[in-house]
Amino acid sequence: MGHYAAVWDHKAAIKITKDWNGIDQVLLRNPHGASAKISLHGGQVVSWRNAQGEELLFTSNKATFKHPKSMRGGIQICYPQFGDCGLLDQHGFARNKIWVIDENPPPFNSKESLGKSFVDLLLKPSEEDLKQWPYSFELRLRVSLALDGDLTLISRVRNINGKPFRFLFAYHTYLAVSDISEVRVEGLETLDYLDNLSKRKLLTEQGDALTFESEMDRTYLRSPKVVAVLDHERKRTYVIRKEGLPDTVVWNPWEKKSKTMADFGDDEYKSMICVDGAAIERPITLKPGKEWTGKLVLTAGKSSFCFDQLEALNYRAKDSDSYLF
Ligand SMILES: O=P(O)(O)OC[C@H]1O[C@H](O)[C@H](O)[C@@H](O)[C@@H]1O
Repeated sequence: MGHYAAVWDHKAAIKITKDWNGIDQVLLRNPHGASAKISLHGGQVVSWRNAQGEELLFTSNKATFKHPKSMRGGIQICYPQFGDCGLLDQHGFARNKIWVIDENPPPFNSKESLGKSFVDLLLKPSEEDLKQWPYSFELRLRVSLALDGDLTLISRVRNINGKPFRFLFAYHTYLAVSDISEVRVEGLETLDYLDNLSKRKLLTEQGDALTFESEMDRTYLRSPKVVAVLDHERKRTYVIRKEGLPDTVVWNPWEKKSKTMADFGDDEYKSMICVDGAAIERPITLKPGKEWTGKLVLTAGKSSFCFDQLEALNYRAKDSDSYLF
């Protein structure tokens, strides 16, 4: 425990292990027993546990851990495309690539790493990738675990290309829940959304919190910085905070679609919900030499959370770019 004391030595709090394919994965720990595991395959967070050792992210029992296919669950990085709106494979190539660890990460803003164990992963296009998507970039993902167990993901995309390029981005986040019928998502009331089940038709959410009784696949537009997922049965609330990511995708495949997915159990739709901080409706345009940042902070706590608290968090986050991080 000594190395957690006065000055946080982030290198001492991380450990590199291998997955089934011999690909490195990084284990982050905090002194209270919380942990997170990030795979170099896809830069995917494959596990996030609280101090009690409970897994907070969903992973399918039928997930395949076979490179280059991404694993069903955790937090996937969707870049530079989301879904099938583009010429690339579904959700872009970042989730299928092998990333590398940056052994000497830049300091950035001290709030990002102070008191946290963190790792920086990098993705740069290979010659082969450039044939598919001819824009040179560097994608840096910093994943950090705070003393209170919060998990933060910060992605920076830098244009090292001679001309501007456009991209979409999402943190495709599979949260573990006890029973989807007992889950409520708060913060998306009255927003416009694209219904991905009806050719991205533009619709408007009603006044009530979101509940689930059938397949859902929606992109909520210009959503607030803070959204909450309440799991009544487990008495747990996830708070999702985001910056630089205007949209929120909510997905549950429900029964019929689950049966069509080879790497997903028939009943597993009951124990997951995807709520993704994303930039989808308006592609990000990045000029040469410029950098874009998209941040996500996940908190998992006891269900004492109420709508007024969410309102207050959003009110405070509204005019401040640095409030959340
Ligand atoms: O099966 P995948 O390619 O991982 O995609 C899983 C899901 O991701 C997102 O939630 C999309 O909105 C859905 O349309 C898609 O079905």
